[in-house]
Amino acid sequence: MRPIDMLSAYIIAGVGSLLGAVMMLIARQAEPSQRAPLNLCLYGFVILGVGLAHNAFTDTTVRWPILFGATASLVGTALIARGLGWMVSARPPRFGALPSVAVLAGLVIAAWPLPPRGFGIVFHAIFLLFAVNLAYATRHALLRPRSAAERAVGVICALYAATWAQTLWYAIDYRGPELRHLMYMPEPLLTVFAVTHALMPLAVGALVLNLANAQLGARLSRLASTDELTGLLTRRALHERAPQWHAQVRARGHTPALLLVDVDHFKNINDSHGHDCGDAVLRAVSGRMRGHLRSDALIARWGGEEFLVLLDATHCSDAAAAAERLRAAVGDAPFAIDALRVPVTASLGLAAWTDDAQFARALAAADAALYAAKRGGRNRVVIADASAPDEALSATAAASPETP
Ligand SMILES: Nc1nc2c(ncn2[C@@H]2O[C@H](COP(=O)(O)OP(=O)(O)OP(=O)(O)O)[C@@H](O)[C@H]2O)c(=O)[nH]1
Repeated sequence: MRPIDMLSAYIIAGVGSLLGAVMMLIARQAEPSQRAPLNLCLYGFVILGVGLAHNAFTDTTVRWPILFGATASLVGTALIARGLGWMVSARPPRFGALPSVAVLAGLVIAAWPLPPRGFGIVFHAIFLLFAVNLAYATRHALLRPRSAAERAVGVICALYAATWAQTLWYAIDYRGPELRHLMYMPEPLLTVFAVTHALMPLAVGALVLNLANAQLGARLSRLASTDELTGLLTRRALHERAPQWHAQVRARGHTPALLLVDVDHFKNINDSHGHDCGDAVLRAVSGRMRGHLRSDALIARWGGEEFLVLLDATHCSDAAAAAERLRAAVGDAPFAIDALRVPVTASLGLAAWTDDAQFARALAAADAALYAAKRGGRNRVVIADASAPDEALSATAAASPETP
């Protein structure tokens, strides 16, 4: 097999970098909310690619082309490391890219008049610094990978840093007069250098795509499971979580209960004060209910002004007490909406959900109980009779006069 030369190494790495830039464009389309960090990576890959291509086709016996190529590669790597770190930590970097570029420029100017060895040491030390920075930004891929592919990315980024440690070592060891000999290294190290530098942009690109994909998935699932107006679970999310929640409550030996809460005469609030006020009331009712429920309760917006609560009760009477607390929380004090004080009450239907498979049956029982609460005068809790959930409903808990 023919050994790889420095020119090929730079060409391979340059092409890899430009492919990395293309991957950033794809990721930007897939997850527009990550535009800012992806842009940093994109500019980084383009600048790195330009630096590497320049290195491939330039005369490396004079200082300024080396300086240009190396500086471009450094700035590129710095931007990629920052963009990647931003995506991994979901926080913008503490300092913008500008201070890094300023520090780099200062170091480059300081290195300019040095003899080849000193010049090489400064440059390769800076490269090593940024390569370690990049490896640090991808450390989770190496230390806590979620897949073999992610581990491969971590290994490649660690190898990338190792190759700069290697070239720094060459620079420290170098005694000759020519700059271009600084990067000379024997086979097979040169092949490892070339392949690692070609793979780094692709590996980082794949990792960023993966991160963008995971963040998009998490955002979609948050959107699908959260009601936009109240921030409570959606009906669909509650359906999905209910079986596991039920199994956990049963495993604790407790009684799972279903509570339907419906705001009374909500149409009147909309008609009297406007739809925006109605929305504000729904938000405030949700907030009050959330504040009066234990954290292990699940609460969803079930319909327009209807909510479903899943209660973990040690006993049926606990569920009834919790339901009464909720009724009082909503109905005992009017809601302050802008300059208005809006009195609100709610009717509640409670049913035990004992049988593992019978969510629909328990829901029907709670619904029937809620209907009875409405019929009975509203602002009250009605408990479905466990012995005959479809028909008979037991006595109600506290009731106060119906709101007008
Ligand atoms: N502001 C606002 N109103 C909503 C929303 N969703 C549903 N509604 C309104 O809620 C009202 C529900 O009215 P009804 O079903 O007649 O119930 P109600 O007036 O509460 O009467 P009872 O339930 O019998 O006490 C309708 O006017 C809907 O337009 C919402 O997201 N925001």
